[in-house]
Amino acid sequence: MYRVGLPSRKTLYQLQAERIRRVEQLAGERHGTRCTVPWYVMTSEFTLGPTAEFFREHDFFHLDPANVVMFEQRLLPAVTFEGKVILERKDKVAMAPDGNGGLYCALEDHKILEDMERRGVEFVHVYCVDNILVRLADPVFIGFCVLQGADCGAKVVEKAYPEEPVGVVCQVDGVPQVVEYSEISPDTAQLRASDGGLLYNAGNICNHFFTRGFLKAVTREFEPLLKPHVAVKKVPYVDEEGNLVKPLKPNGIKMEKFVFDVFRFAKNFVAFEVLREEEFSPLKNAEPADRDSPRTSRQALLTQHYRWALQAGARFLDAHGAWLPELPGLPPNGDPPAICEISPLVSYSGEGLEVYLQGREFQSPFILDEDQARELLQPQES
Ligand SMILES: CC(=O)N[C@H]1[C@@H](OP(=O)(O)O)O[C@H](CO)[C@@H](O)[C@@H]1O
Repeated sequence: MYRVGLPSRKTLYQLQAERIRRVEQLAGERHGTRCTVPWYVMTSEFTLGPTAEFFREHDFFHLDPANVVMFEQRLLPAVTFEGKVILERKDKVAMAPDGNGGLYCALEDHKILEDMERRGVEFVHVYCVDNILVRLADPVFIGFCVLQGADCGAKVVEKAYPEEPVGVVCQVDGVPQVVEYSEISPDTAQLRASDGGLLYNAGNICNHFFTRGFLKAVTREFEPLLKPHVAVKKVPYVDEEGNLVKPLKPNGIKMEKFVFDVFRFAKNFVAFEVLREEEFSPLKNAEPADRDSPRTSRQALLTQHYRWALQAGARFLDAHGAWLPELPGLPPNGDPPAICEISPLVSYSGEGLEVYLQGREFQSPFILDEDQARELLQPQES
């Protein structure tokens, strides 16, 4: 629901909804038939109401509401270091969502796999909502996993630096796993391979592939084997006089299951490496953080779109009519030389832009939405 300050003022959910619409359209064109990608949104008790309201207010971003299914994950009690429950009010135990691995109980609780079966869904793409560049239902990733006969897969990017807060996809005693950033020792995270790169460099971007059959086996058989991870947190509580206390230091433990802890049950697990600048820029911190903030995610998206536009043959002019830098001159971080935002309804991953942009000059800021795209297809006045 968050806006990162794009010229179009789109939220992360809107970008995601539009990517689904575009991928449905591309699939429809390819197969000559109407294609639907149902969207399942897992929320917690705290976020279900506001999320559903937000989608309704925005008319489900023109998706068919019947194809957007929201369901709630469970909560677990927060406990003190001694394992006692914490009271959030005199009459209420403090509870917290059960982590993204709560997915599997929630699938069972809300009969989501049965819903998928009814719709004929065989393959599932699971992702974290915070990544502005996420390619929902990415045909390349899904196609790769299907062709490999995988039951479970993960997209990875090369880890940027040893302390980066991403899990690493690896094998532990020959079994595929993710070792989370909160659980890897600093020494292990620093280890180098013979080529000088990080030994554990496959960064998890929380983009997973599962077959419905695998998810069924997980919900039936493996879920009870998932062990909760503990996170030490500040949990507000009522003291003996009944006053609400907001602790300054961590005073309790929240228990969370991790979505990737099912990888070890896969019969055929695959990892798929992608380019960070094309697919990963998570929003985790408020301004003015240096990393993973609204600013850095906005810059990642706009730099990507600037790159796509140049690759499609566009050129950009500054306010004085001078040409702005081309691809090799692009800085890796920071603002792109010109603002160019391309609607996901026009292009999902950079495809099909030449018809609009080839050999043309644009002034910043430039927004290529569906209206602008139609206009660019009109015959030019000479
Ligand atoms: C339990 C879980 O899925 N953790 C993921 C998830 O971390 P969070 O800090 O929970 O957002 O997203 C990261 C990528 O943004 C990924 O590297 C990490 O492994």
